[in-house]
Parts: sequence; structure tokens; C-alpha cells
Amino acid sequence: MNTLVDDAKQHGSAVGLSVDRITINGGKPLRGRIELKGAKNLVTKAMVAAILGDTPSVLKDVPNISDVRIVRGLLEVHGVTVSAGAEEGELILDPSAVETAHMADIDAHAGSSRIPILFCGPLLHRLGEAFIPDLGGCRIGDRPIDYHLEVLRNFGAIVEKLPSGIRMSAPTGLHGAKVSLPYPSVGATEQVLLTAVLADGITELSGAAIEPEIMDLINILQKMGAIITVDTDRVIRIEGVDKLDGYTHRALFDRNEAASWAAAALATDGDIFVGGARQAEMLTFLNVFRKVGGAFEIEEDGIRFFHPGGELKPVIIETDVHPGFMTDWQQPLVVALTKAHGVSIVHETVYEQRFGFVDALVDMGASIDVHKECLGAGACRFGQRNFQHSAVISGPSKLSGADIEVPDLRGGFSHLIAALTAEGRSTVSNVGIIARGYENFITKLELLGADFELEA
Ligand SMILES: CC(=O)N[C@H]1[C@@H](OP(=O)(O)OP(=O)(O)OC[C@H]2O[C@@H](n3ccc(=O)[nH]c3=O)[C@H](O)[C@@H]2O)O[C@H](CO)[C@@H](O)[C@@H]1O
Ligand SMILES: C=C(OP(=O)(O)O)C(=O)O
Repeated sequence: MNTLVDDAKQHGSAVGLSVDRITINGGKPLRGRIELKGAKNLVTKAMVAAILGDTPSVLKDVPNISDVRIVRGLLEVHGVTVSAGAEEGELILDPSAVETAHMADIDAHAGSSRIPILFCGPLLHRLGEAFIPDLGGCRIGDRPIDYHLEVLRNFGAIVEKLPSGIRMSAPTGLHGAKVSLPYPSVGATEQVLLTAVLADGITELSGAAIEPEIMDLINILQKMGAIITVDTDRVIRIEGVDKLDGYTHRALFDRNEAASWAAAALATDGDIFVGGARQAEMLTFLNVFRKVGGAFEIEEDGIRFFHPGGELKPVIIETDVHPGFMTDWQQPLVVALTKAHGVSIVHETVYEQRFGFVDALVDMGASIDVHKECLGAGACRFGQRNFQHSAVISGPSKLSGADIEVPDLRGGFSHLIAALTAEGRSTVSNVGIIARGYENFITKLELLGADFELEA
């Protein structure tokens, strides 16, 4: 079987989604209210952090998405007992049996998520060794792990690459280090945090990523007993401690999901109240949303995103690390930009191959050209390197229904939006991939009044 189809089925079935395809009758505005839970990009890391505690942790607002299921499976293989708490979306993670678990089944869970790499530090602290199977995640570029491995070597880990994955050991323990990242990688920053908190001595990380999800992970680690200082200019200092306890924490809301539904409201001429969304973590998105012609109202319990009428306007966006315009926001927004009057440019500077999803939009009638030149304010790491990383979107275009296949998580959500705005019927297949990061997206579409049928 084709791996993409296989992946889509696995992700879908992990959350009880038994359909592969949705047939959508487009042209109906999405209207109504949906509720967010915790961020995929925080919750999965918070689950790993529980391994570091001497006592159980309680994580609230955990979404029912397949990446959470995968991390849960990995934790259980490592001896962490994971059970449901009293409230919906609450997980209790008890790491007391990690030392006695055996690691024979580990590659049963390989290949579906990028999180296994973050088990290294916690397992090295608890067991003195770790084995990391091949990593999954969205195919949006090469996604190397060189920064992670270099960071772990700096802490004193011995890294051995095997055909089946990577084996690590720390025969003399892990020691605080001065670490500098060549690019503010989210994952590598988390690697440093999860390793440094129990390492012997002080760690100074420069070139750190400072995404809100990382700040929330720091909140969690501090609750556990860690000492972490966030300085100006992307410097984070961690004073290693001897032991950490479990935590109780309500996860930060999923700002990527919020931005996706906001884009859906705009593209479909709709009006969606996204319960749980907050302004502070979405400032950059909200500015762009307003410049395109979208409107929003910030309430205590969420944000209402709507199309206020009138023409949408083109924008020039450059994706970037926080506090820039997040790379995971561009795909859903590009669909709305196909309706803007004029030429928009999206310069993708975080991942080198994140425009695979536009082919389907072009088949549906969008006018989008992708270029290898840097068409943003400045050159990025991908300039002069043959990566098609700048998109020029000329609008407005009328999209027509088509048969389209979901290529990755955010590209998949943008395909759903495209089908919802298009004239006529579209069939979107491999929708299981969307379950990696969007909880109950089918139910939410129903709540918002979308006209669709599910196909097995
Ligand atoms: C599960 C999770 O939280 N995923 C998010 C995380 O991914 P992830 O943590 O994988 O992304 P990174 O921030 O690490 O990647 C950013 C850039 O650094 C490069 N790089 C990274 C590590 C490394 O060892 N070597 C290297 O070259 C990557 O190829 C990429 O070009 O941040 C991305 C950027 O905000 C988001 O799009 C993802 O949704
Ligand atoms: C790229 C993404 O996730 P991951 O890093 O898990 O593949 C995403 O959330 O859009």
C-alpha cells in the first residue's frame, strides 16, 4: 500500500475515524461555535516531560488526536501508566515503573510522529540508555535531527546510528553544557530543556526557539521543580536539579487549530467563534487576518473570526519562527488568499518543501505559482538552493469542486477549506492525516453547518 494512504488510515483509526474520504458540497459559509483543547505541539511534549518526575503528572485539555495516541503508546512501552482523569481530556501519567519496563517493542510505534526524539534526555536520565526508532511527522522538507544529536553529545551522550534507529547511552551521566543552535529549532530547544533540567550543572542555550508552546513547557518544568531563566535575545539558562516531581497543568490552547478555523471562516464568508483561543499567542496572525480583510472580536472565552463583507485584500507574508508568522498558519490562509483581489506572496522560510498542497488548489482553479527564489523581505536558508519555497497567489479565483488528496496535516486542512469554498462537489481523500492535529474535525464541520458525506 502507498505509505501516505497507509499513514492516513493509521491516524484516522487511532482516533476512531473509520472514513478515508469526505465528499463536500461547497459554497456554504461555516457558521457557529467550536471549542479548542490543548496544543498538539505542547501536549505531546508535556506527556514526555512526565517521565522526568518522581511522582505522577496530571495534564488537562489533552485533545483526542492521533499524535497524542502515538505518544501515549510510546510512553506505555516505556513503563508509564497512562489513565483518564476525572474531567474530559484529562490524563494521569504515572512514570513509577519506567526503570522496570523492557524496551523490546519500541519500533512497533516507529514512523508516525516526531516526538520519539524527545524521549532521549528523559530516558538517558532514568535508564542511562535510549533507543529512538525512525521518526515520522509531516513530509514538508528533509527534517534532519542533526541539532538534536549535537545537543545530546554536548551533554555527554554517546550516539550510535543503527539501521533501525539511533541508540544512545550516557555512561557517566549527563552534564550541563553551553549550547548554541544554528537556527531556533522548536524541537531542539525542547530537547535541551528536557535534558538540561536533570543534568549535572548549568546549561546555557543560545539561539533558542521561544514559541508559546515552549514557554508552556517551561511552565510545566518549573512546576516540576526545574530552575529555568529565559533571557533576552533567545538565551535560556537552566540550573540542573537532583529530582523533579510530577505536575498538574492545563495545556495551552492550540493556536494552530485556531488559525485554521479562522482561515476557514474567512474563505467561506463565514463566522466562527473559536472557544479557548486567546489574543496574546495569536498577535501576529490577527494582524495578518485583519490586513487580508478578516474581522475578529476578542472575548474572554475565545475569539470570533468572521468575514465582515467587502473584498479581501492581498498580503505579503514571510513565515518565521516566533514571534513571526508561524509556518503552520500559511496553508489554510493561502486558500483565503485565492479570493483576495490582487497578488499575494508567501515566502516560506521555515520548511523548504511546504507548498506541495497548492497543486490541488491550482487544479481547482486557483492561480498560484511557486518559485525557488526568496520573494520575501530578505534571503532565507533556502535561497539559491532549488527549493520551491515562495508562492505567488493571484486572485480572486473561483474554485471548482475536484477530487483531491491530503498530502500532510496543514495542507490537508487547507484542502478541506478549499472544498468548502469551491463551487460544486469535491472529494477529499486521506482525511485521516488531519486527525494528527485536529480533534473531532468531522463533528466540528457538522456543527458549523458544512454540507458533506463521509465515505469509507
Ligand atoms: C510537533 C511540533 O511541535 N511540530 C512543530 C515544530 O516542528 P519541529 O520541532 O520539527 O521544527 P523545528 O523548529 O525543529 O524545525 C525548524 C527548521 O529547523 C530545521 N532543523 C531542525 C532540527 C534539526 O536537528 N536540524 C534542522 O535543520 C528543520 O529542518 C526546519 O527547517 O516546529 C515547527 C516550526 O515551528 C512547526 O511547523 C511544527 O508544527
Ligand atoms: C508540521 C507539523 O507537525 P509535525 O512537526 O508534528 O509534523 C504541523 O503541526 O503542522
